[in-house]
Amino acid sequence: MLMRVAVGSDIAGFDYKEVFKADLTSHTGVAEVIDVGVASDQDTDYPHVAVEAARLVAEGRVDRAVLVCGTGLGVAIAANKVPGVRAVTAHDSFSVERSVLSNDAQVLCLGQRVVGIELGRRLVREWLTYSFDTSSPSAGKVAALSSYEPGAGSSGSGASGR
Ligand SMILES: O=C[C@H](O)[C@H](O)COP(=O)(O)O
Repeated sequence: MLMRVAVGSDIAGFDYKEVFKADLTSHTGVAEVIDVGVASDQDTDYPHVAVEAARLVAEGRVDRAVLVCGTGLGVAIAANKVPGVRAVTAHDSFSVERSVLSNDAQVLCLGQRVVGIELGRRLVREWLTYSFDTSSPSAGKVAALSSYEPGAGSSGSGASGR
């Protein structure tokens, strides 16, 4: 399935965001890339950009988002404020893989001040190859996670594993 991907950053992540956007735009598995900013002359703080991208994910406008700030931490914290969104910061291959296969995370966050650009590009490339298996043993755990969302009508599944 072709993916629709949002990209966003603050000014500290702008350079990487532009590189990831170019890579995603030319990727055969990606149908559409939506850039929520910032522009090169725009100094919007990371929470606003991250929430805008996360809302696109929550609304089903895109399948996934890549967010960049200095560390990849602030954008993840902000994106996770949006109900239904699971955002992670991951700077290694295994964590990127598990963020999708274990956590069904739709948002990958990277820090421009943390990793080199070639590692970042590789991680984004790898991330695109994974899809969550709803029949895997991880599915119940992700469902339990979702049961703690505000308005999910539960204070947790309280089921197995506790
Ligand atoms: O998590 C926050 C980001 O790294 C951001 O780009 C920089 O934030 P700061 O200027 O507050 O350190």
